[in-house]
Amino acid sequence: MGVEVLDGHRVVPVVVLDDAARADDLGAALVAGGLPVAEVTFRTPEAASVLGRLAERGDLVVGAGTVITAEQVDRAHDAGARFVVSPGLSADVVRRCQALDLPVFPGVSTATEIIAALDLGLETVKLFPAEACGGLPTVKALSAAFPQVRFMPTGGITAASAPAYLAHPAVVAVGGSWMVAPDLLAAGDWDEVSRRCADLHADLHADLHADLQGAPA
Ligand SMILES: O=C[C@H](O)COP(=O)(O)O
Ligand SMILES: CC(=O)C(=O)O
Repeated sequence: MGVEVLDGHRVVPVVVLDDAARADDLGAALVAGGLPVAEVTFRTPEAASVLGRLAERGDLVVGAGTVITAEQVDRAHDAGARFVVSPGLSADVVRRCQALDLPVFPGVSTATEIIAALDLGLETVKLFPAEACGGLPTVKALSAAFPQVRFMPTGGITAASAPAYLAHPAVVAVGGSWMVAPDLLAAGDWDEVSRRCADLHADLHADLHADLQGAPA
């Protein structure tokens, strides 16, 4: 299984949370906002516990982010991760995920890294850090050379820029933290988390509607 693990959701909230006691509130807010997906980054000591608490709810697709070692893959898998994301491409990480049948989306930002990902049997990669490495023009240039590759751009994407990325046929999803911004999590502003998730649906719907209106009959 690859990107289908996301259950059709095209925006992946990238979560940095250092308090597992808040995981349940966060999960409820994402579900209430209609975006029941979370990439829990392994950037805090509590990451595996946060992931486990979200996964055990059973109403979200939960994966692990910032996974840079095979040992972290094992911890993520044990905690219930259904996918793994990494800021870069580590053959060790990819192979451990493949051994566990865990979809893995490693970060790439160059053609050389895409070739390495293809060599490992992957066809969906993250583009990271998306905005800093050129944004949508970089997606267009890389996908022209690699039409078989699908991208999940992450890094610097906002509610305003997400729809343009998602309109590109090579983009299967985008990742971002704007709806789970650290200040919202620190303040426990779960209503605002839900509102940003729900707004995103409205924006994408409006964008699609505008495309359809403009499309030739
Ligand atoms: O490292 C950051 C994550 O990839 C999410 O990026 P972002 O905070 O720019 O949305
Ligand atoms: C940047 C990101 O998504 C990661 O650290 O895996």
